[in-house]
Amino acid sequence: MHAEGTIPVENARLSSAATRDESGKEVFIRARGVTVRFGAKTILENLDLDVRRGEIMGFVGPSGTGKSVLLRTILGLNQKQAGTIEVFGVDYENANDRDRLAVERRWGVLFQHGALFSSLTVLENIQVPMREYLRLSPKLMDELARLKIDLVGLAQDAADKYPSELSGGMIKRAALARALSLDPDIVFLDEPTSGLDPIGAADFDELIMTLRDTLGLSVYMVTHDLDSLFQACDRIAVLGDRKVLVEGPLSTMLEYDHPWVKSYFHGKRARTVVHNGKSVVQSKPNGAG
Ligand SMILES: Nc1ncnc2c1ncn2[C@@H]1O[C@H](COP(=O)(O)OP(=O)(O)OP(=O)(O)O)[C@@H](O)[C@H]1O
Repeated sequence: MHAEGTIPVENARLSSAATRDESGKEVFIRARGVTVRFGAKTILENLDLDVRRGEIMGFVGPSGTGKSVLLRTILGLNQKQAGTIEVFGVDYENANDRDRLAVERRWGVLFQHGALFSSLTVLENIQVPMREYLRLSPKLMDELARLKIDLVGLAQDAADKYPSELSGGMIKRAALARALSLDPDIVFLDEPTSGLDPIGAADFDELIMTLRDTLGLSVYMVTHDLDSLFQACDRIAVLGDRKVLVEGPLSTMLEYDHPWVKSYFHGKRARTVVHNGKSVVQSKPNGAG
């Protein structure tokens, strides 16, 4: 679905083949043995992770366990001290300019709090990645940005508004529209529903699921939101003890015997959920585990 003629084809293609798991599924992100330290403090140690094409993967864990650090390390914004991270089969940190560009064209990022440019309108914010990576006429950029506004369920009159004129939910949607600006294969979302009321958060989850289903979008979502984990995520990874403690579908989380995982997924806020429209899981009340 990439707009034709927007970037020289040779610059948009990766030189390496796609990575696949044992079952043949394409793996968009593969981390092996990743260690990240800040000074004497080790945040992540020998961490392994796979995120596959077309799945919504949720990342959860106690505050300060390194969820944002892992996200930033995958994006090349933090240095790691050991290990490898492949994105679309490319070792992004050590890749040549052409492969880095090709990777950047295929991912979109929604940072916590939206992080829109306050001096730009919604339309101009959505066009920032287009200006950076593509060569398009102003008219075509306007048309594409307006398509993204539709895609995320914003009214067209939001196009000319500044972030200060938007509600929290509209800011999240505008930031998502910007993350989708280049028609990415994967979006990284850092706490996308934080600060939204429950209805706004549920609507946002619904939107993410629709994008996965209609565009085949993969989603890497850091969240504390139980509803998002229960309703939107195909798989969940729990970060703890400097690594991925456990990963799998919600049913795996509910069965996993670890104090934090038990208290989180069976705690006071856990409830009867319908996961992915496929199964009904009855969680035990009041931390009964
Ligand atoms: N640039 C940095 N320099 C030094 N320490 C850092 C840096 N970035 C993060 N840290 C530390 O790494 C640890 C993990 O932080 P991180 O923000 O990844 O946690 P988190 O799991 O996302 O937490 P939360 O759920 O509260 O958002 C924290 O102790 C934080 O202080």
